[in-house]
Amino acid sequence: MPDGGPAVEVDGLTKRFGDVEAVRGIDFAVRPGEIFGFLGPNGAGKSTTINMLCTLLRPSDGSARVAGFDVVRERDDVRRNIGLVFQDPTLDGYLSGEQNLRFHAELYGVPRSVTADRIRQVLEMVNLWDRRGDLAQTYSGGMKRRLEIARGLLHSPRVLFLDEPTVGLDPQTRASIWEYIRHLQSAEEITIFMTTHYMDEAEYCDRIAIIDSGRIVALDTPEALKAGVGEDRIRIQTADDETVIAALKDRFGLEAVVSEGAVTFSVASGEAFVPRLFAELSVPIKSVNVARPSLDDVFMSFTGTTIRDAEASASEGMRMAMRAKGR
Ligand SMILES: Nc1ncnc2c1ncn2[C@@H]1O[C@H](COP(=O)(O)OP(=O)(O)OP(=O)(O)O)[C@@H](O)[C@H]1O
Repeated sequence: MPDGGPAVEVDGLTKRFGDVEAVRGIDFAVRPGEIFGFLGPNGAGKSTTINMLCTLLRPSDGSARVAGFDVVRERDDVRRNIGLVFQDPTLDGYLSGEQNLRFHAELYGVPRSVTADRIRQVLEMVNLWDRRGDLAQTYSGGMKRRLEIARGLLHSPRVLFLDEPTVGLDPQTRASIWEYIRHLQSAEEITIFMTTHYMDEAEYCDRIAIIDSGRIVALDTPEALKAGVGEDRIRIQTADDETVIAALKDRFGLEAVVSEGAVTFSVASGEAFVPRLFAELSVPIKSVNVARPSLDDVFMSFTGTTIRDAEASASEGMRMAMRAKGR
């Protein structure tokens, strides 16, 4: 990677699968040493982007450089300089943790003279040194993911790609995986490019790009994105959502939607607004919640939906397509 150059540089990157334009001309650059997150609902184009950056998929258009190398013209150089941890585990269950790493070291041409030390180093980093002799199939879900992270680091990559590194893990294990990721950033001077659809995880990233339907709709630090929303979010559960939405529009000029079972809208100062609203409404209120902007609100302000609603409608669409196919 040229000194001071970006760790990942993407320019007009596009991927089409037949009629589906999964990634629609995206641009961004990741600085060396950054934890950069790609946040978006299922189907937004996150995996397709990561697969192009890792040279597993050829872009339809545009270009990308990883660790200074072009993902199409310099594939082998890119591959030597990246580590991968994907959603689906690819460990060999019949090998021990240590054997899995040894196998990978050979595959990546890690010099024999340093292999043993390096294996010890990465296994200690993810707290698996004591369990190195056990078969990988006897590891818990969190241990397997930690072993995969260790494996992804073995050949000292410049950029580590993590595709949904904590998906399917319990909150405690997710937190501990994150501890390792943050530790890595300082210990290995590595750039981390990760995808997630967990809002709380995106908060750990130095910067995040929000991707929706193949386009980057926002890119900044989590703090700056939240500050950009500015307004508080109010959620009200009522006996008659339609009347409340109409009242908000007529009397206060506010646009509200029903999201995740509550009438949801944004105002500049929530605490001051709620008493005024209550004085005006004749509809019974079951609950009210006022919250400072979160990444959820950022997502909503750029896409008009919450990430969970977007995923629910994506899976509903898929169910309908499956049903139609089955007919
Ligand atoms: N090999 C393929 N052939 C056809 N369409 C594809 C292919 N891979 C992905 N797509 C489509 O491209 C779009 C983006 O998919 P992608 O997997 O990149 O999304 P994602 O954001 O990573 O979601 P997830 O978190 O569910 O993996 C989707 O509409 C998907 O159906």
